[in-house]
Amino acid sequence: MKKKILFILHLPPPVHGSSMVGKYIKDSSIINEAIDSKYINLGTSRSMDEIGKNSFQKIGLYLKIVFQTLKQLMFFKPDLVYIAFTAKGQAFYKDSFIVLLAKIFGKKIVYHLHNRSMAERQDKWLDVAMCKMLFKNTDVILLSKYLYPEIQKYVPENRVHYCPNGVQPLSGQISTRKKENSQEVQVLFLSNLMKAKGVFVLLEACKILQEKRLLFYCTFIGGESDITSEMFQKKVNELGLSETVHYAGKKYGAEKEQAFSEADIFAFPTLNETFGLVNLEAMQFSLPIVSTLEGGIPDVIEDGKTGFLVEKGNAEALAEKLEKLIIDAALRLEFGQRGKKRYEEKFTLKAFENCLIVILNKLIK
Ligand SMILES: CC(=O)N[C@H]1[C@@H](OP(=O)(O)OP(=O)(O)OC[C@H]2O[C@@H](n3ccc(=O)[nH]c3=O)[C@H](O)[C@@H]2O)O[C@H](CO)[C@@H](O)[C@@H]1O
Ligand SMILES: O=P([O-])([O-])O[C@@H]1[C@@H](O)[C@H](O)[C@@H](O)[C@H](O)[C@@H]1O
Repeated sequence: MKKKILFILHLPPPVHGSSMVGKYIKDSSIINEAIDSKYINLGTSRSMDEIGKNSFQKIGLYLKIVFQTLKQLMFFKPDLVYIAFTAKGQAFYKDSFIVLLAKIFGKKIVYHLHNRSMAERQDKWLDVAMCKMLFKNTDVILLSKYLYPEIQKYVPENRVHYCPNGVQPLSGQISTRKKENSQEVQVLFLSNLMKAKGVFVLLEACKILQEKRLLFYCTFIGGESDITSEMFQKKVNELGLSETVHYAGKKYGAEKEQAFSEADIFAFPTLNETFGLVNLEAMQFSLPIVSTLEGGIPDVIEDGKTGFLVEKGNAEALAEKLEKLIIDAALRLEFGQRGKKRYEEKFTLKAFENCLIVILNKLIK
């Protein structure tokens, strides 16, 4: 008889990294053929701008999640409870209660951590006490070895399992890249529009590049979050960047692929990250990347080989590396081709599914 896992994870909408990985797991034939699985959507926000805000609708959805969890714990009787736990903000308390239910039922628990928020929980004694309780006798799946120090205090190394993310293959709808004749180098930022993704740092870098009279254009794509389109435009106007920078809204599916295919450089100057699916998506399109030395990103991007990694928050360093790529088409091509090869070797969806199933099988054995 197949072993049973209750997956409590995020599912789109909204589209963000944790919900994309949740969808990949829910749709995985490798996982669902090997395991008797049930899925509960842990998300209570239905759009990016609802995240972190309270509403009656969210309370209703949360009560539904609590009820569904209790029902599955009582009747499905899983061998393992998998939870895409968020330690960020209020979500920490919301998710902790779900974990508590699984603990009351004596279930084996594995956390899949998509955010780095443990550090912000270390000043309050209540949070520290809760972390001790939550992580006691549990296993943890991390996206990179660079993230272990955050939970080292609570989880011994033998209970940590590493599984890098992967991304789905391209749809094949988008034909090859054009713009061989274009002189203007296209820089793309694609991620939800958040301060923590380094949006304003990239704008500062664009200002430096514009002052150097480099021929480039920077397109920002992503759902409005703690930065709205009005805030973005205000900053663009303040910096005098309206001829060089444009916010194109959020884009999914073929439209997103089209945007990647039209870009020459991918810029992702994030200030807080565990992994960054968007870097993998850029690698699928053979784009050279400028990103930051943050979280698991150095596992993904080889500094000086498939892209450049700069100190986070440093607009000058970001501009310097972007300039290197803007002025050197051969370097862009070289980095991009190596990045694509690296994606194919290490970060496909199949590689992710195979890695995760090995971990899950080990835990339910
Ligand atoms: C702050 C943090 O730690 N973030 C993590 C979070 O995802 P987080 O959502 O922050 O970031 P990611 O880049 O991983 O994922 C964003 C996803 O949303 C998609 N998108 C975004 C905007 C848009 O307009 N259209 C669109 O499709 C992107 O293409 C991507 O697939 O969980 C991911 C999965 O483990 C990790 O890789 C991230 O490091
Ligand atoms: O608001 P919500 O959908 O219930 O849950 C949110 C998640 O969808 C998101 O991935 C995470 O970053 C937030 O901190 C919060 O956990």
